[in-house]
Amino acid sequence: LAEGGLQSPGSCCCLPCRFPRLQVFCRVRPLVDGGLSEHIQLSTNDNKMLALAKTEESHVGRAGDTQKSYNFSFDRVFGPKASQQEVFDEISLLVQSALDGYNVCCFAYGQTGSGKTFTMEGDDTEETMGVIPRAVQQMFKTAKRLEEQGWQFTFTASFVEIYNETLRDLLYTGKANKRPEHEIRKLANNDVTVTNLTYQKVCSEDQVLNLIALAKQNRSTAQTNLNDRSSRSHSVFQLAIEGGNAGRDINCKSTLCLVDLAGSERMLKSQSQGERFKEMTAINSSLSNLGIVITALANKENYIPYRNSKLTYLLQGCLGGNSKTLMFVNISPEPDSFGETLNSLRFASKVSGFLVIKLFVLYCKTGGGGADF
Ligand SMILES: Nc1ncnc2c1ncn2[C@@H]1O[C@H](COP(=O)(O)OP(=O)(O)OP(=O)(O)O)[C@@H](O)[C@H]1O
Repeated sequence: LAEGGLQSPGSCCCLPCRFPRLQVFCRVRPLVDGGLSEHIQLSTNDNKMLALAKTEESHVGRAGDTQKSYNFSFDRVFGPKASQQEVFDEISLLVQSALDGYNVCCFAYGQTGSGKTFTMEGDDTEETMGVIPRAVQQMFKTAKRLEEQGWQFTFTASFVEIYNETLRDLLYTGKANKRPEHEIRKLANNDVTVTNLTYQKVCSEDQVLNLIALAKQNRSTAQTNLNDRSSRSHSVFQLAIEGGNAGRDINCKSTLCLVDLAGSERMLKSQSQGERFKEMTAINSSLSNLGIVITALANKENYIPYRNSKLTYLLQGCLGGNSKTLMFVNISPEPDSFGETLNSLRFASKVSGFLVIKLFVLYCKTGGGGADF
């Protein structure tokens, strides 16, 4: 599209080589006073590198202290000063490829309070709005432009929360005591659908912004002082796109999927007990299954365990086959988050590492050129 022409699904000549199937971006949240802790070191001339440094105390006095540094490399690293616009600029072409018929999935992964919701939803102003409203804005703008070339698009939005492996419709407007239950179903044509879920046809940016506000409200009513539920649930916004160009006899169908994952902190730190233990078990299991699914897809394994968690089952259509995936790993800069930050960066590197290995194998197989992932 950037080159000015829409292609039928999968036939675009420029996008597949420009975007690998999986990209990982790291975003560092600013400290409350706006700065950055010393233990997170960003390179001034390489926006793909980040190091986490720690001084390990010596048992024989301060003179023997050692600096331990953990180096990471991602497709892009955003420092604490990166604006919402700068972040979106880096993913806008990927988002746009959903109009080309590619399924696109974008996750925010990280510990509670690391900036996942800020990245995905953001705040209400033009400057602070996040990936979801910006993506939708771009979709409608581009679809409008393409109307001049004979394209007609329909958009259908849904917004679902997964809490303790149970689905909840975030666009529900009925009585609280009449909330229906939901099941994920795979249809004969391989589409994944959710029973009793609100699928809302949308044709303007404002309509979607209203749905996002409704989802926020639905989420906060389920939350009590004792239960900061949004941190412990995944929220999945999906925009199903159907496009057609009667003059050229082309149709395409795809889904843009934007996911704010539950906080990734480990079980030990939160000293979980009772309900909290159940929540943490569900989160850890679905996040690790997400890693397993992404890895299995990158390795082109025959069996992909989508059904091991509600999250991957729901996202099945957006993760496999003709799809492009981007993961944000959001990290907190506070020194006491060091352990969780290291953990998040290791998870993200592991996920992206398989891509690097695969690219290297392809590179070797093709004699060092022409590998198109
Ligand atoms: N890049 C940023 N610039 C300015 N403020 C930010 C940024 N990232 C996050 N914040 C602020 O930090 C706080 C925590 O961020 P946020 O709620 O997005 O975290 P989270 O990872 O979604 O947490 P949870 O898992 O609880 O949902 C919020 O007040 C948010 O506005």
